[in-house]
Amino acid sequence: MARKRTPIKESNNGSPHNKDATCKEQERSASVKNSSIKRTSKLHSRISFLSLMACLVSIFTALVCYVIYPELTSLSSFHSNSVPSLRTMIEFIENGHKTRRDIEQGMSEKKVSPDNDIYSQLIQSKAKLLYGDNNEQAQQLAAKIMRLYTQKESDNEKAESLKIVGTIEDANIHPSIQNSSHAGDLRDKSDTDQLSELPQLLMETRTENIKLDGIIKSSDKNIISNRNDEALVNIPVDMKTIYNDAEKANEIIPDKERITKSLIFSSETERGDFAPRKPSKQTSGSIVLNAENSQVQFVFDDMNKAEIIKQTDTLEEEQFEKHIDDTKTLTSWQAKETRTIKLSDNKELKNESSKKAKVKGIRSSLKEKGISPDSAETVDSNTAQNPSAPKPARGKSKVKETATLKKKSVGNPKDSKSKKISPDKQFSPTFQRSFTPKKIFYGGRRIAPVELLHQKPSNSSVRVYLFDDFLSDQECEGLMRAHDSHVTAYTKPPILCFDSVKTLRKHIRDAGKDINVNSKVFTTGTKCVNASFSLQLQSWLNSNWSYSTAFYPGESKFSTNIATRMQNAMGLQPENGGKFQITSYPVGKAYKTHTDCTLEGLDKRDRSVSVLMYLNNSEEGGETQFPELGIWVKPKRGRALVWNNMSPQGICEPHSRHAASVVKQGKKYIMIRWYYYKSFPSLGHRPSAPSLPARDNDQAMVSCDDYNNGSCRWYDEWTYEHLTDYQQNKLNIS
Ligand SMILES: O=C(O)CCC(=O)C(=O)O
Ligand SMILES: [Fe+2]
Repeated sequence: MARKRTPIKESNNGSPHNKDATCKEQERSASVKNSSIKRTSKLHSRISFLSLMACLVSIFTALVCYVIYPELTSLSSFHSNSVPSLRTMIEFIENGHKTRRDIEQGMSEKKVSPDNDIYSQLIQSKAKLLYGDNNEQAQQLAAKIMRLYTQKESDNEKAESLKIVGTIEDANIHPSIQNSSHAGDLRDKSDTDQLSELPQLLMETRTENIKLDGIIKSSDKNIISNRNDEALVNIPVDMKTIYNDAEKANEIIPDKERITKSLIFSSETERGDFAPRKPSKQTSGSIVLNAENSQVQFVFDDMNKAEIIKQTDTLEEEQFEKHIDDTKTLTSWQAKETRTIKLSDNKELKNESSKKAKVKGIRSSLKEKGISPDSAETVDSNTAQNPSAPKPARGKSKVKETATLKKKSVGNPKDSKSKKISPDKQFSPTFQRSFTPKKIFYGGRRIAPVELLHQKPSNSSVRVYLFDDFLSDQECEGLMRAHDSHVTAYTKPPILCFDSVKTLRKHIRDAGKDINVNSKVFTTGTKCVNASFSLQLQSWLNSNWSYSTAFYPGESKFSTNIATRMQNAMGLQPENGGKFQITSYPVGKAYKTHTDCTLEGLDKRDRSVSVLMYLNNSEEGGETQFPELGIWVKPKRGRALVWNNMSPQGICEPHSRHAASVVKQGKKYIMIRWYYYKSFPSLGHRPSAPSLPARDNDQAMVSCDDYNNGSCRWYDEWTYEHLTDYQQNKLNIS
């Protein structure tokens, strides 16, 4: 039996009518199927579109939240219908640190350009978030924030430029310094800002070395307290009683602030003249200016004397910080002031005992080495009679030299018995191998170091640091005036001196002159040309030199004060410091690239560290440049620049080369002090005096260094600084 076919096949083979109906049916069901598929897929695509959108929206929201959230939280605090107060706005902006920092970070990495106006976009979005679109208040707010931001932006630019310049305002270091790591210093800056908000008054009370002209009568004094030989008195400020010159007094009286300033000014005038040159008989004491109630307070050591000097010590940091928060009146400050003075006395006592301890330490160390410090004769005879006796090891120079010094003192049996050895003989050398910058508080100012990073790769040990406000405005003024008065006192044409005939020839060639010179133009035995030739040269050289005058350590209270400041802020030992040299550069003058130490020089008395202090701002030019380090510094009044010229091993570093660029406008004034690697008296002998030509008292000399590595400089003195016997050095007894 044949197998039954499948119905479809059968129907396919059936009548046409039947065939059509089946097809239609089939089509209908297919179309139903299709449309349902289409609907499903449409639904699917809608769903996926929606979920994609939701996804995008949530990503966007997340992003917006990430960027804006910190602000949102702070914004909510002033979400109201009115435009927030300026203060709230500032707080709001301050709270937006994260965003700002991110943007700034982006900017410094050059991912975001300020041209993109990213801030303005950010601000608009903040405003919209607060008030929605098309809202007048939103626009007002945006405008307000924008204004603040612009303001902030300029601060920011300043901060950026601070980074560029090594962080301190307008100290121009090579622009490539941008990414230097001075964020900390910048942050510190806000403390300084805080400081500047302290009442002016407070600053002024920290003034030191104030001298009055002695017109105040003791009968005028209103004694507040009298303790032992000290008296605290209040004196109403009447400048006429302080100044001889009533006219000047009137000129400076007008307001309280100026009173305090004028007082300082007057002291500076005195100081600038370097009192020791005109020995004074003043009594020491202290002075506190209190402009609040227009009174000047004095703490007299001796009630009968009218002239007062106050020696201010560096204020302890702790006290200072405490003081910043202190809202109390000056009276409490005065109390602290007095305490500080007392503390400093104690400090000295402490130093004394630490010195004793040090001596004790050296003595026991000598003992350990088999050297008896008390019977130095043994040391002496041992080494003298037995040349093969062990010598103290190298590198223990301190021990060795102490032993030698003890040995010397044995010559006098009296000395060894009483153990009273004269300071000169006890002196042992000190070395200034490097320097240690440190933040200090002085004269109401916070003086903080900022390292200027090398902008060119070098493996040199040279470090350069800046301290702004190291000198007060008044100090700078006084120093400049004193310098000018010394320069103008030298009325005779200077005698010109050259390091060699070669240098002289080069200067003549530079002047466009064609004359042949030989050693005969020099005054016999000296490096100076004779007076008539000096005169001729002066006009040829067109006085192309800077002017230097000097004062010496121990010469005045001011020199001691400044040396102490350097010791505290830079770790520079006073006994290694030389003279204080004030230099002025008229327009057009410069100083060629040079090192302060002698390259290839082996003399350890060389200049190890230089401290350059700018006494005025530069109008144009006059920057100090370190070409090999890519650093250049703009002169700014009160700013100190410190760097080492020698390595800690005492080798003169070529990378310390520096120059003073041409002064283009205004006059440049600096004060410089060099610290020597090894203090002088330790040598036991002095270098022989240079031969000097005969000269008049008011005749200066111009000294021209090696032509390629130096320039000419005018000096009002003819000695060499190391020929000066520093009292300071003698005092350095270990
Ligand atoms: O004036 C300056 O900037 C640099 C001065 C200097 O280097 C110097 O006197 O040795
Ligand atoms: Fe120099």
